[in-house]
Amino acid sequence: MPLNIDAAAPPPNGERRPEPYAGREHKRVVMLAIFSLAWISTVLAWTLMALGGISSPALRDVFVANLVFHPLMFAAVSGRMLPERVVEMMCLLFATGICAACMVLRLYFPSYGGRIDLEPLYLWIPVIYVFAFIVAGHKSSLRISLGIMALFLVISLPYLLQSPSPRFANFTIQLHMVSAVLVAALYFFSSYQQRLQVAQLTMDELATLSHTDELTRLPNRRRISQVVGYELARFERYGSGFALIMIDIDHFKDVNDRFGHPVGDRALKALALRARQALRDGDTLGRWGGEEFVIVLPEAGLDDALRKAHALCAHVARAPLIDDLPITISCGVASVTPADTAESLFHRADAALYTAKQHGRNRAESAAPA
Ligand SMILES: Nc1nc2c(ncn2[C@@H]2O[C@H](COP(=O)(O)OP(=O)(O)OP(=O)(O)O)[C@@H](O)[C@H]2O)c(=O)[nH]1
Repeated sequence: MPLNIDAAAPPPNGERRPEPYAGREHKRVVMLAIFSLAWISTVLAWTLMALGGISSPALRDVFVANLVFHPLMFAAVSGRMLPERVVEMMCLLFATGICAACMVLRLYFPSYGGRIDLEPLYLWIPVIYVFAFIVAGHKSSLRISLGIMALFLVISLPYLLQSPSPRFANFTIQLHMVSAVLVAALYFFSSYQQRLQVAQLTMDELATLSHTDELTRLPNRRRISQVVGYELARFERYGSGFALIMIDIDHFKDVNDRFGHPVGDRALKALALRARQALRDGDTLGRWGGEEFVIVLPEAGLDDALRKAHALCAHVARAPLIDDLPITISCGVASVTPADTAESLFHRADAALYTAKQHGRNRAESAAPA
């Protein structure tokens, strides 16, 4: 079978996996920075207003609420007292509460604003919807946003029904309309993004499936071919050699004939596990097809690989793979030379495997370099 060689594909064992908690730690740091900044800007704003001799009971209440809330959240995040999700929801609730309170004060108790008009605080309302879509899931964020919109509508409705100032009534109505359009836009954007994520996941799954052997979950023939292509490219460029071990289970037909295919399948899975245990992290073990396996050993010479193959034969033969079934393997070893293509390398490993079978099985043989 022609080899599917993709020299650009990195070997599965050489990939750097992302640190599982790195993203969460980064998020925590960002949250702590935001709470600190929010607290500092509140103190600054209050100081500037005090220096300017501006007093507003409503703003003072907002400042006090901010001065208490942000350190509390800072402590909760830094001490890991609450899950981040709960903290995010509390922030959303807090922002909504502040905006709702300002709306009530502006509409029904305008004098409480003092010399400050609370109207600009309305500008924070769209931010709440954006925040809801950032912190909540696609569907819940729509429900939360609709709930917040309904709350603001209920607050402003009595005001709009009493013949209010036309300018401010117009402003309030426009605000609700902009909110509705913003929520719709955010919803469509997040559903589009979600569809993209699902498509990406499906593509990732398909890529994994196309490189994985269904029975043993090992890299399949296609993946092994890619890895060998990658190692050949490395050998050509940097001169870093590698070796192959081809493995074949001895008399596997007898196992199937005597105990049935399901037992044969279990033996294949057990062999995959046992062989994997005997390898280094950088080595790639894959199923080449049927009862044949291949190991790619980066940076290994012929002698190293042959030693490894002998050890592997002994490791498999030491104890039954499944039940009381004694199973042995034979190995053929070849290491890369400058004259090699993937085909010639596999061919030599296969020839060495044939020799091992000829010499009585449960053994390893190496092929002379090309
Ligand atoms: N259970 C099971 N058997 C498989 C699978 N793939 C291949 N086989 C069997 O593996 C056996 C291979 O037999 P042969 O090629 O004759 O070799 P062997 O009996 O192992 O003999 P030697 O290789 O000469 O030691 C056949 O019986 C195949 O049916 C599989 O996925 N599951």
